[in-house]
Amino acid sequence: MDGTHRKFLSLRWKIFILLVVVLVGVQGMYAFFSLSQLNEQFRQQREQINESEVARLDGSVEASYQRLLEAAELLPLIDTSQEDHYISPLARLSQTINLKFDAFQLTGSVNAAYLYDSKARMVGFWGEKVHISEADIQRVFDTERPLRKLICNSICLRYVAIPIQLDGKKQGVLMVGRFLYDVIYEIKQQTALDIGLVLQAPEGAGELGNWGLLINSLTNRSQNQELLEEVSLHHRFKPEGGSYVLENNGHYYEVLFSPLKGVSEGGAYWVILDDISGHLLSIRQSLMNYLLLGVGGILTALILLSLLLQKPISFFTLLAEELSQLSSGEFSQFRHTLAQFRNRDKTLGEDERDLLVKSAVLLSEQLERLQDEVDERTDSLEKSRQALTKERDFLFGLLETAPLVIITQNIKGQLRSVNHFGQQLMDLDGKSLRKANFIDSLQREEERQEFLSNTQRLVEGLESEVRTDSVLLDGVGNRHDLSWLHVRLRNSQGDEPLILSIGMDISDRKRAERRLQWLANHDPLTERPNRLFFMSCMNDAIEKCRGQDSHVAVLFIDLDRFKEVNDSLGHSVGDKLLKVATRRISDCIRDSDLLARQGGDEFSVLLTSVRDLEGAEVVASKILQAFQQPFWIGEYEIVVTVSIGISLFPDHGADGATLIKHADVAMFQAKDSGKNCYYIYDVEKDHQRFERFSLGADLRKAIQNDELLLYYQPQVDAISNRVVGVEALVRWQHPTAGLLPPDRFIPLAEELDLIIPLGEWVLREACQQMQAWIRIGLPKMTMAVNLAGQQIAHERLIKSVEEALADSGLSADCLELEVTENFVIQQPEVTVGKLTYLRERGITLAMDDFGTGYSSLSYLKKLPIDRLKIDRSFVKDIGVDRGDESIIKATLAMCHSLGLEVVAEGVETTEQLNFLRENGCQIIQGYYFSKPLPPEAFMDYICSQKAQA
Ligand SMILES: Nc1nc2c(ncn2[C@@H]2O[C@H](COP(=O)(O)O[C@H]3[C@@H](O)[C@H](n4cnc5c(=O)[nH]c(N)nc54)O[C@@H]3COP(=O)(O)O)[C@@H](O)[C@H]2O)c(=O)[nH]1
Repeated sequence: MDGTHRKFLSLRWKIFILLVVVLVGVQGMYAFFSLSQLNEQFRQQREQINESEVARLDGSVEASYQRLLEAAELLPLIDTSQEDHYISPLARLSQTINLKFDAFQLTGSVNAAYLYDSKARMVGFWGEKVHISEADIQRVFDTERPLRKLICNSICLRYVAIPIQLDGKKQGVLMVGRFLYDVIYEIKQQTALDIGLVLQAPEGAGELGNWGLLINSLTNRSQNQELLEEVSLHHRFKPEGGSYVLENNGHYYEVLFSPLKGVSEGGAYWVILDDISGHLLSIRQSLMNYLLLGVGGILTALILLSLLLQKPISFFTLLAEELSQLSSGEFSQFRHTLAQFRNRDKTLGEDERDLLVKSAVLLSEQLERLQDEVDERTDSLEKSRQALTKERDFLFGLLETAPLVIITQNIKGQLRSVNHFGQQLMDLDGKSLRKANFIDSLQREEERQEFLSNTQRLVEGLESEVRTDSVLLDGVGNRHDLSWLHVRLRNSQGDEPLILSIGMDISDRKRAERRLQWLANHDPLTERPNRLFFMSCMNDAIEKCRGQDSHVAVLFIDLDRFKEVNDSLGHSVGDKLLKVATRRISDCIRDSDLLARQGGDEFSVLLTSVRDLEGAEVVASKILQAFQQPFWIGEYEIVVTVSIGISLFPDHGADGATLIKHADVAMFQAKDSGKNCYYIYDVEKDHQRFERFSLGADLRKAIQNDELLLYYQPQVDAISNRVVGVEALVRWQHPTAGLLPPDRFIPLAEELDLIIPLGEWVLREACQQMQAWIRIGLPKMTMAVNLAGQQIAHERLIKSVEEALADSGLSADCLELEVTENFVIQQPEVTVGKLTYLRERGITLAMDDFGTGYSSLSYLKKLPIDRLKIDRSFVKDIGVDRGDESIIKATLAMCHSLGLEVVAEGVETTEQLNFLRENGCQIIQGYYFSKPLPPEAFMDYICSQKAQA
């Protein structure tokens, strides 16, 4: 629909109008042709009539010549003066003509007569005088052949000239002439037509002014002259003659002008006037009849057609209305409606309407199928569109939000598009984007050349993708490391080849890489070079002075008691201490020297500019001195000294690794020598150290290899001598060194952080052994297990004790835990809570090595302990050192007052035993009763004791 309102004109009316037009047209044409035919017939008829009339006139003229000839021949014969022989024959003839001419004229047979002699001289003339050529007369005389002529000058005269023979002799020529009136009257009488003769008049003399004609004669002149004048007024003169029709007083006349034939001089026309009104009326009447018949026919045809088309048109109208249902998709309704058309009467058989109904039904079914398909496809298209929209939005969102620079550019680097992230990074806006060139963002000329060569290769298809890295400075000058992927964009032939470049900002990664690279060579805490870097620098320095008389010294520095600081004050304090310590060391060396952190609390210094060992010693002394001052880390005042090992190239090693190893060994030697000092590498001590190191390595495997053993030393009641307890003491059955006592490996285990697994093994083993003994009937006693300081501090203490009891099934009151005096008193905040819990759990707690540390008797009452073990060093002096005896006595007295049991360890002699018994010591442990025994031996011991009892 074009939206313009169109006037509706029903098919019925269209057919009606068409039929009317066609029928009227046909009828009109028929009438036109009929009229034309009638006119033509009339014209032909008129032509025939006119021709016959003119022919009749011409025939009459021709016939009149014969009569003139007869008259001319007759005249000489009528000689009325034959007796007068004195006058010439011609004169006699002339007299005769004189006498008779009037009679001739009256009869109308001659209107003029001329007589000529032999010389063509006119002898006499009668009637109208017209000019006759002398030559013609002479020729008639000479040739003796008659001459006839028609001349129309001021009047039309036909004449005949004949030679005359008088008295037997050729005497002259006689001419007789006559006007044409007789012809006109003769024909008029025959035909009842009005006839006239008009002459070509001299210039300006015509009656028919416009035509220059003069009416010579005309029948019914009073009426007809007017007609001729009207013709000459309204029509053009045709010299060849013609007919004209004019209307006068309700009558139609045809006026024919036909040239008079045979005129020798001048010109004349026949005029024939005929009233043709009747003929024309008849033609009109015929035409009217045609038209009336036609109109009647048309009306009849229209009525019949209307009746005939009534039903089909109603059918089409209805069908047309119903077809609109198709457009609104009411296909079923449409078919239902069409069913009524099918059911109409078909006595006359089916016709086009049935075909139309069938076609419409088929069409509706096809349309319905098409509609269904269209709906289906529309649905699917809508889904596809939505999916595409989603995908497009996703891609667009991705392009715009992804932290990627996504640009398109031509092979010269001229940018065609840049996503939002890229615009921000490259500091571009809509304006500058059009002028921007990717190449300008590249920092180095080589990068630019490489880019151009790469794009060329991409365009030529030599590469499918190219990856490059570049550095980009953004609008504020920040550096961005970008990793680019360049691919060629597929485009239509003839389009400008474009490159899609996707740049990922890998600044963070690059930073991380740089950081990692830095970290590979540096210690992040102190920001000093690490072991690796140190080693590399050291090797370089060694290479430099190799073969020359110069030295390179290495100082290996370890903070003394740093571990304690770390464990007691926490790692954050430890870290700060390391930083400050780094600065202190750094202040003691030159810029040309190198300070590195080896790890933990170990540092190394490379001295490249020392002349000899003394130079290195000077630096070491300075460092030692620097650490004499306490450190203030927050609120803590910490005293940390250092132990320094020194090695010298080439004296103590030919390469960096050896030098550092030997400096490390020397540092341990310094530690072993009491710390807070430096030590120059000593081969001898190194060997001892190596052994120790080797033992440490073996100890790591000892627990897994089941090389540890427990020996058991009885604890005996001082009064009853009954075994009331047993202490588990660990031994190591070393594969090559034999059975090693704990003093050989417990400190090493503490140092190598192996004391936790070792202590847990002892705890488990002791509990299981005790439970086993109880099961086989040994008397109930406590199993004492030593806890190292690190074990007490360790978070797993409670759990491991609970597990040992649970796994073994040992009752808590059969377990005694010995804790060292020093550790408990130094770190009460770490120990007291745990110990209180264990004690409340029913476990006996004993304080070991009492008297060796900073024992504060007053402090004892605050600690959750049940027993106190007097150290062997006091016991051994009983009977030797009164002082120690006093201490033992005081300790016993105090323990009694605090309700603590006292165990004296290391009792070897009777004197010692008695002293202790006398002073109230409840439990005795020592070689006096038994050395620590393997489990079987201990059982034997118990059994033998039982037997004795
Ligand atoms: N953390 C742990 N420490 C343990 C463990 N096992 C032992 N130790 C500690 O090792 C130190 C040495 O022990 P050891 O060589 O076993 O010596 C013990 C006894 O053999 C010894 N002793 C006992 N009576 C006498 C004696 O009359 N004379 C003499 N010369 N020595 C004697 O004393 C040690 C027991 O001391 P104590 O533990 O203080 O009761 C030692 O300090 C053990 O603590 C372990 O498993 N874990």
